[in-house]
Amino acid sequence: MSQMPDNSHIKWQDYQIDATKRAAIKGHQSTVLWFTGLSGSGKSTVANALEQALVAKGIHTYLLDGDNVRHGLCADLGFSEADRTENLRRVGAVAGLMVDAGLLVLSAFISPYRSQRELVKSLVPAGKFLEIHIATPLAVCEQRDVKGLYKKARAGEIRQFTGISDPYEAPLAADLVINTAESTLEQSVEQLLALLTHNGIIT
Ligand SMILES: Nc1ncnc2c1ncn2[C@@H]1O[C@H](COP(=O)(O)OS(=O)(=O)O)[C@@H](OP(=O)(O)O)[C@H]1O
Ligand SMILES: Nc1ncnc2c1ncn2[C@@H]1O[C@H](COP(=O)(O)OP(=O)(O)O)[C@@H](O)[C@H]1O
Repeated sequence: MSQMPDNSHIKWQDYQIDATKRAAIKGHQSTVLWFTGLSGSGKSTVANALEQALVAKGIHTYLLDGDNVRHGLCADLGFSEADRTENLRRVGAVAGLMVDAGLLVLSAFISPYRSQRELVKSLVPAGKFLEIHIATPLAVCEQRDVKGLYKKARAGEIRQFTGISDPYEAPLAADLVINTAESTLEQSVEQLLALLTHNGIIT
């Protein structure tokens, strides 16, 4: 990415309608639920099931997904550490806007480095970030090999593949840890709904 320009002369513009007023209309709080974990760990499957449960309760949601974002907003980025950081910086900025808009945002990105997840957290309004570690073991993810990518990574056809030839730094203090080799999808959704209720996001 080219160097950031000096935008220090640009000021923030204040508006009368804020996140609190939008939350009052919607009847629920906004937040980011940040799913992190290896490819095939179950981020998309769990987020998809949770979103359906939330929408059935009348919650306004949006699901940001790594594969999908990389077709548009981040189509110019690959999987080097710098490109992954830029991918997540853009997603973090978008998620922050969506939280301000009053949405309950579900985000499914590998986000392999702790520093990258800290960056995302810093881009979201304070207190509006819950980290969910989908901690399914690598051996299970590789056995599933949903997209055939692990086979390609082992064969050296995909470079810098997370868990095989690139690092994954597990969260040290996630708000919730789910191992989809041990929890059913229904149990995972129940745990997540309980977390959201406990944090006063939904009732
Ligand atoms: N080298 C390499 N490493 C990891 N993953 C790879 C790679 N190349 C392609 N893919 C596919 O891209 C999806 C991960 O994209 P993300 O945007 O979530 O990655 S990151 O957060 O920027 O690290 C990931 O999707 P999920 O399987 O849903 O996690 C893969 O399908
Ligand atoms: N208990 C479970 N919870 C979630 N996914 C599961 C579970 N058991 C098996 N799976 C399967 O694991 C795979 C996870 O893939 P996916 O959700 O695409 O992972 P990711 O988004 O992390 O790459 C899916 O094929 C899903 O059907």
